[in-house]
Amino acid sequence: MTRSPMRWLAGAVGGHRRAFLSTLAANLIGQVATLAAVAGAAWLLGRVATGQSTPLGPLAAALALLVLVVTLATWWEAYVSHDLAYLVLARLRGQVYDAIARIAPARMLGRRTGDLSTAALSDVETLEWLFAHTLAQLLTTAAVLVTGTVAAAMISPWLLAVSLPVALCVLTLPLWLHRRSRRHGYEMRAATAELASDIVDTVQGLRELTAFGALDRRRRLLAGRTRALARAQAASAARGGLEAALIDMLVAVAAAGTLLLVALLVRSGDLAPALAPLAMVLAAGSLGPATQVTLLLKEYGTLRAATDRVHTLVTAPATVKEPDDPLPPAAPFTVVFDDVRFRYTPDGPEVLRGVSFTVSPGQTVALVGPSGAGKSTCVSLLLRYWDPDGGRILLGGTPLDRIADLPAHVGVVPQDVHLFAGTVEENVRLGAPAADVSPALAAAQLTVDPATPVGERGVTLSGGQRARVAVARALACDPPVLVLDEAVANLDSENEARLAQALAAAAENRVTLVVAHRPATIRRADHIVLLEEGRVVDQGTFAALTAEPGSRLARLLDLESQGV
Ligand SMILES: Nc1ncnc2c1ncn2[C@@H]1O[C@H](COP(=O)(O)OP(=O)(O)OP(=O)(O)O)[C@@H](O)[C@H]1O
Repeated sequence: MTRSPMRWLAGAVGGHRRAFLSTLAANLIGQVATLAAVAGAAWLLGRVATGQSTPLGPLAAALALLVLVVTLATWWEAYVSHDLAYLVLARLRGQVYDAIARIAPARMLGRRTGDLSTAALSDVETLEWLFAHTLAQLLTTAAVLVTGTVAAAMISPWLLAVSLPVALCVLTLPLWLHRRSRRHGYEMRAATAELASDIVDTVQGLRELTAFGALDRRRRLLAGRTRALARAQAASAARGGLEAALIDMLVAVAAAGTLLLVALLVRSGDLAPALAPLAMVLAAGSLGPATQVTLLLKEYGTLRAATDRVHTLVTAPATVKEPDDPLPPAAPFTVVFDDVRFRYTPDGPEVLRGVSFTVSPGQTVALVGPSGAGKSTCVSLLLRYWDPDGGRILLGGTPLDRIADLPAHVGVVPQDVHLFAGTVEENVRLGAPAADVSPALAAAQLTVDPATPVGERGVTLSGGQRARVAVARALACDPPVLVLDEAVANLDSENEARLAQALAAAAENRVTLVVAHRPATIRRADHIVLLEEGRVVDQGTFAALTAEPGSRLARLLDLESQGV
C-alpha cells in the first residue's frame, strides 16, 4: 500500500459515509444556527439602541427557536460523531488484529508485546478524537468562517482590515509550531509504548523478579519510564499552552482593533450606527471558528504519531503468503526437507544451509544437534512461520506453501506452551472446538479434571501437567503430522516415561518429528538427523550412529548427559 498515513486514515471514514454526513450536517446546523442567533441578537440590539421600530415579540421567539436548534444540533452531533468514531475505531482495531495475526509469530516488526498492545488500544483510541471531534468540525468551521467574512465584507469591506489578518495568523499558528508539535507527539506515543511494554514485561515476569530480588530495580526502571513520559507530556502541554496564550492574545487584539474600526467607521459616516453591533459580531465573530480550528489542530502531533504507528502495523506485509490455489495434501503424509536454506534476516547469517531429510508415516525422526544448530528453525519452517529462502518442504508430495489449512495437518507441541485463561478442556480444544477431548487427555496421560481452571498462563498446573496439556491439545486435532519441540524438557523421568509411552501410541501411523535433547528420547527414535551449524552432518538409526565410540552422536550424547 503506497497511500500516505493521513490519506489512509481519511479513507477509513469512507465505509461510513452516512455516519460522517450526519455528523457533518449536525455540526453545520449547529454552527450556522449559532452564527444566526448571535448576528440576529446584534442586529436587534442595533435597531433598539438607535430607536428604530422593531417587532420585538416575533424576533425574540425566532432567537429562542435558534437557541433550541443549537441545543438540539449539539446533542445530535455529540451522538452521531461518537457513533462514527466508534464505528471507525472498531474497524481499525479489526485491521490491527489482522495485522498482528499476519506478521506473528514470525516477527513483530521489532516491537514488543506492550508496544503492540499500545498500538491496538491507545493509539487507535487517540484517533477517536479525530473522527469524533475534528474532521466534520474542520469542514463546517471553514464554511462558517467564509460565510461570516463575506457577510461582514458586504456591510463594509473595511471591517476585514483587522479581523482577516488576525484570523489568518490564528489559522496558520499550528503550521508555525507544526514541527515541534509532531516531535512532541512522537515522543509521547513512544514513551507511552515503552512504559506499556515494560509494565507488561514486569507483570509477566513477576515470579522471576521476586525470586531474584529484582523488584526494586524494576520499580526504579518503571519510575524512570514514567518520568520520561511525564517529561514528554509536559513539553507537549507547554507548547499547547503557548499556542493557547498566543491565540488569546491575537483574539483580544482583534476584538479591540475591530471595536476601534467600527467606531471610526460610524464616526466617518461609512457605517450606519444601527449596524454597528452586527458589524462587530460578524467581523470579530470569524475569529471564533478560527480559534476552534487551531485548538483542534493543537493535537495534530499526537494524532500524526498515533496514525503513523497504526499505519505501519496495518500495512506490514504478511510474512508468508496464503496460497492462491491451495491444494489438499494427499496421504501418505510424508514430510520431505529438500536442500532447505534459510536466514532470518536478509543480511543475517544463513541458519539452515541445505538441510535434507525425510520423515515417513509411522516413523519418529529425532532432530538432534548442539544448541543453535537449527533444530527449532526446521520446526518453524514446517509450521510455515516463515518460508525457506531456498529448497523445498513437501507434505504428502505437495509443497508446503500450496497447502490449504496447514494447522489441520501439522500439530505442534511447542517448547514453551502458552495456556490461555480458562479450563484445561478449553485449552485442549484450542484447535478443535468440537472435538471429544477424552481420547486426547487419556493419550497425554493427563489425569487432572478437565474442568480445572488453568489460571493466568497455566500457573495452577505443574510444569509436567502444562506439557501434557500441550500434547493433548495437539492430539485433539488428530493431525497426520506431529511436531514435538523438546516437549519433554519439563518432565521428571517418571512423567517423561509415561508421556513417552503415550506419544509412542499417538505416533503410530503418524509422521512424528521430535527436536530431542534427552538421550532416552533420541534412543527411542526410528531415525536420527544430526544437525550442526545448519547442515545435516549425519543421519541414520541410533545403533548405526553410535556404533563408533567416538562418533558425533556419541560425543553429543556425552555432552547432553552432562547437561552441557
Ligand atoms: N527469530 C530469530 N531471529 C534471528 N535469529 C534467530 C531467530 N531464532 C533463532 N535464531 C538463530 O538461528 C540459529 C538456529 O537457532 P535454532 O533455535 O533453530 O537452534 P536450535 O538448534 O533449536 O537451538 P537450541 O537447541 O538451543 O534450541 C541460532 O544461531 C539462533 O541464534
